[in-house]
Amino acid sequence: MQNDIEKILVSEEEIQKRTQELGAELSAEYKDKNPLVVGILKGAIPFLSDLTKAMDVKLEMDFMDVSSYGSAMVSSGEVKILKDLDTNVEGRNILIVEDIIDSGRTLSYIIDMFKYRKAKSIKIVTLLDKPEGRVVPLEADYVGFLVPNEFVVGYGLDFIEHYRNLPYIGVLKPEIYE
Ligand SMILES: O=P(O)(O)OC[C@H]1O[C@H](OP(=O)(O)OP(=O)(O)O)[C@H](O)[C@@H]1O
Ligand code: HPA
Repeated sequence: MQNDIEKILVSEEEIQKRTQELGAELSAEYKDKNPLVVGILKGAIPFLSDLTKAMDVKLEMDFMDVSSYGSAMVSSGEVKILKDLDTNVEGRNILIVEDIIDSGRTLSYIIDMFKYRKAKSIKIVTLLDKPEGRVVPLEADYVGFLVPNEFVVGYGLDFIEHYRNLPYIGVLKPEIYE
């Protein structure tokens, strides 16, 4: 699998260090607020796992699965809920955890839904932000790393369901797409 990687954009060490920093910031922000940490399946799983272990606060976790990517690399523009939360978000402090914000469509849809459901506060933490990919305006409250306008894999991010288990963020060799 590692043979398929052309270059590493964010190393395992960099991810781990930044995750500890974000965890400390979020611990201060959410002290005594009993946040509902919402992971967006499947990509957010590795980041959510490490990030919440770096947060020294009482919190709850729940997960949503939405799909917006019609083919492997092109956003379809349409967001569908595949699995909804089990938790009522009304009056809750919500922290959404994402692996990447690209077009912004996925989170924009989810945020509108949480506002409609009367969440008390909604914040976003994303491991990666790809600002050049934006189609709808959206900013995260906490960002791990900015990435260029390239398709990236690893640490949750997939290409046709593979490479999520890489411990770093990388770019695939061109022949993998052939
Ligand atoms: O800002 P956007 O252009 O909406 O892209 C970001 C979303 O796309 C990916 O999810 P995907 O739908 O591929 O599901 P996955 O996490 O299961 O791979 C990623 O995990 C984000 O949720
Ligand atoms: O660059 C990406 N890689 C993997 N999945 C994604 N979903 C949105 N952008 C990306």
